[in-house]
Amino acid sequence: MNFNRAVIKVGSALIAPTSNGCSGKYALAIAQFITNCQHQGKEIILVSSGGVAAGRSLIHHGSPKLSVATKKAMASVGQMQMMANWQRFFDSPCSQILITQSDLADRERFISIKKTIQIQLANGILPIVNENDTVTTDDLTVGDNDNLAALVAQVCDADSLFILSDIDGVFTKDPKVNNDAELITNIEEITDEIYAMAGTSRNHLATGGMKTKIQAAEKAVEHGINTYIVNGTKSEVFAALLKEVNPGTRFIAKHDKITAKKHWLKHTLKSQGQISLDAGAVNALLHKGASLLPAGILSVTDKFKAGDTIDLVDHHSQAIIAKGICLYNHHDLKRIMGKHSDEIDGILGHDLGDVVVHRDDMVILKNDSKK
Ligand SMILES: Nc1ncnc2c1ncn2[C@@H]1O[C@H](COP(=O)(O)OP(=O)(O)O)[C@@H](O)[C@H]1O
Ligand SMILES: N[C@@H](CCC(=O)OP(=O)(O)O)C(=O)O
Repeated sequence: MNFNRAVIKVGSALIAPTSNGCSGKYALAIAQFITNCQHQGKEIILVSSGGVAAGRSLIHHGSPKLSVATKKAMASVGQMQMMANWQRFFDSPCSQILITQSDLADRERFISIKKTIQIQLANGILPIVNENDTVTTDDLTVGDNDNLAALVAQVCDADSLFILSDIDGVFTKDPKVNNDAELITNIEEITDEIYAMAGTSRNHLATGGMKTKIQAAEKAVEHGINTYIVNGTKSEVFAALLKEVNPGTRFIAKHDKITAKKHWLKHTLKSQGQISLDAGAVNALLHKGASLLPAGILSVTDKFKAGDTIDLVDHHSQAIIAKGICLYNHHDLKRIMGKHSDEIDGILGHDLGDVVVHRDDMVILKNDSKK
């Protein structure tokens, strides 16, 4: 499994194996794996659970069954312990990113998160993401880090998602209570039968068990992201991953990443506005595979937000030549259209980057669609 940018999700049992405070028992080998990947030029984003488990001993609680409010209080204090636990295994800096699934559903926040992670990766920083449990309004069992990791993999255009747990992969039934359970090494289609095999967790500080991992895999493979569920308690698993050997369960991506994203752009997202382009920009997009810069924009119609999908129109023929995700809102775009990218900061007082629509976020429609 050749990968260049991966999201690695680490479950609570690996951070706090005794369910009470953080430990380096498994985190050390995981950190070494991440460092090895980085040395090979691979980019890694870590999604780490463990806040609740790490903070458990610091919040007074009665019965083993914890209320949601108590879990949130534990998550918030445990987050500090969990981050400190990770940082001690890395010479390079780690960043803390606390988000909710609803943040990722909001286009402007989506773009903001994407940019933050992009810049951090370019600076050799390891982004460490966890759900912002304090502000979630759903039960903690709803906001789970498996599904969050699949969304994070989409935000940062990862090609692979590794879900590290305390189990070798997906079994035909829960192996912790069924001796005859068998490991499934490859899953090409996520069917109802696969979901029926996936049970819940026996760890009361974890969320979702195998079911949320299958949900995450389903989301990821649809977006062209190869997904693996592997055992993070075994150091030989990391050696296998580096040798491109599957040590657990592999879910094969449906299409390659770019095709999946462009399919999604073309067929799923509704355009919220239009931008008219000069001949130079049209040529660059159609024949050079370029991203759209502000200099080639002649006019901006309609109101749209940063992160909305827009049509790109050839001013001369009035044909819609492409569709893409616009990184600026209509108001800012009107102010920078026709300008050189160097002027953006001076005009807006902030700079979201040179590019208005990145080529990876654009699908060319081959002049087949009239305005
Ligand atoms: N079909 C299955 N295959 C593997 N594990 C399963 C299955 N059904 C239920 N499980 C349980 O899911 C657990 C992993 O989920 P969970 O405890 O939520 O992990 P994490 O904290 O890593 O997210 C395993 O320890 C296992 O008991
Ligand atoms: N945000 C929670 C994560 C809950 C969760 O998804 O746990 P897990 O099933 O172990 O990945 C925490 O930090 O404890």
